Amino acid sequence: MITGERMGAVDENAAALGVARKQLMESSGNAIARVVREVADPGSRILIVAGRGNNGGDAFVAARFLDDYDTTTLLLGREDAIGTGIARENWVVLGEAGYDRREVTDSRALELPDADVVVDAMLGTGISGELREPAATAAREINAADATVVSVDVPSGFDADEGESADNGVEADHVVTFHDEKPGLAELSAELTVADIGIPAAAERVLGPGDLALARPDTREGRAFVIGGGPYTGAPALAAQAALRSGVELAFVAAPDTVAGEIQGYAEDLIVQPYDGDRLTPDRAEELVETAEGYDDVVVLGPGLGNAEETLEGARVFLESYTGPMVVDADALSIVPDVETEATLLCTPNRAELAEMGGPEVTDLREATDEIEAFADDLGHTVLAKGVDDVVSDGERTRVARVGVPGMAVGGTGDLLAGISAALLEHAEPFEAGAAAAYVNGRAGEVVASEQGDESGLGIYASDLLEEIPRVIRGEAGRVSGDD
Ligand SMILES: NC(=O)C1=CN([C@@H]2O[C@H](COP(=O)(O)OP(=O)(O)OC[C@H]3O[C@@H](n4cnc5c(N)ncnc54)[C@H](O)[C@@H]3O)[C@@H](O)[C@H]2O)[C@@H](O)CC1
Ligand SMILES: [K+]
Repeated sequence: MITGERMGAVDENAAALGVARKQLMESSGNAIARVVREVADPGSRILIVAGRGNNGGDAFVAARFLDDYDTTTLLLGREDAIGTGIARENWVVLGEAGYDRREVTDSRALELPDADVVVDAMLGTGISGELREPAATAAREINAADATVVSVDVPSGFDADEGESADNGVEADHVVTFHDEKPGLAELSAELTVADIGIPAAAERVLGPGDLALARPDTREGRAFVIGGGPYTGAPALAAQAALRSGVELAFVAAPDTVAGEIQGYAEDLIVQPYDGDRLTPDRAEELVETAEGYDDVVVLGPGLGNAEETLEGARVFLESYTGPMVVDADALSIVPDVETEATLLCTPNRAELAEMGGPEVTDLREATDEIEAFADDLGHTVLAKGVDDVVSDGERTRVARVGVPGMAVGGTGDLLAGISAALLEHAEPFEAGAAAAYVNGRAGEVVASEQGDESGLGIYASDLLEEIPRVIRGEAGRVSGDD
């Protein structure tokens, strides 16, 4: 089962892996033609009614696979109104190669030629609202015609995510959908074919630019609240700066007053909020919950906190009473398995922390994806396990990041990941945010390594990555992971 939004992401990942959208369109058109052959007697009349998007483009391809029938292709609109380059190219081919193709430019004059089979390719997943003209008139005529109706991807007017049809939508006898079943299609009485169009499994499983698109911030928004520092000072500073570079408006660091000045000294862009003492304690944690809840912050709990008993007790107090979204990292992770929390957690353990939490003990996370999925399921929270290859799972879905360079084993890259994750949690659920953050962090490492002239990145600093994060998030440094 796949939603329209996720389908777009998988499609983008496939393109980054080298399977261009036009190739997928060719497979889709082929699949449509196969179903038409199943329902059409030899020599029968086939009418393709196409819209101006890629749904129509799929059907232009189908026309080429149906030359042995009496096939006519109608475009609802003019050639120059076709919305995408690949659909237009496939329309132009039909003209160049002498197929029977016609533009319908006046819906009042729309009269469908008689046909035995109608291919409904007016609207696919790009639909919004009731059908507008000329599609509305065409749908009425298709529904009134005495022909078998084969719909491309979805019946035109049908919202396959919600399972709802526009009042004036097409009534299909057959639906040929692509790659995977869509949530709403089961509601229909039409016969359903799910066609494999050659999207590589890695486009679903391995993180790519499509996964980033599902969590990409479109506005600068939100506040990150990093609770960290005490024995260490660099970690909270890196996490908070990474959150700022990933789109939050403000990044706060709540830290013991013994180290607050030092943390502020690293970066004037951070708002450091000192509290009394030299480490986090349960009393302080209670106050911090109030602050975080009051401002709807996304919290990062853990960077540089250390593992003093009092501090871990403070982390427990925080987790027990905070109810918002948060990233849990570093020493605070050890508390998560035995705490009841209403907070929405994204846990970011390294391999050692994962094992300590009760997860699998492995050197190669990629070989433990099933165990990590089962562990996330038991834990009841999303887990982003970081290693050479990162693995993210919410207990039902699991993806692998194959971006990054060996030099990212340097200290601090995990703190960046926590900060990026926090910023993306402003825009997406933990699974999508964690997946996108792993991709962004790895890509930033690749870009820095390449700029420094050493592809393995053996001399990079975690802080070198900060400046690259915005460009990676915007997608200007896009490259799918796993294409090597
Ligand atoms: N991975 C993918 O996403 C793939 C998608 N493919 C095809 O691409 C389709 C989606 O293509 P597009 O995004 O171009 O969108 P569509 O082809 O579904 O429709 C877009 C067009 O419909 C118009 N429109 C929107 N709402 C309307 C309404 N209520 N009344 C009348 N016109 C309306 C828009 O202005 C636009 O011109 C899929 O359904 C599928 O058939 C395939 O080529 C295979 C791969
Ligand atoms: K359709």
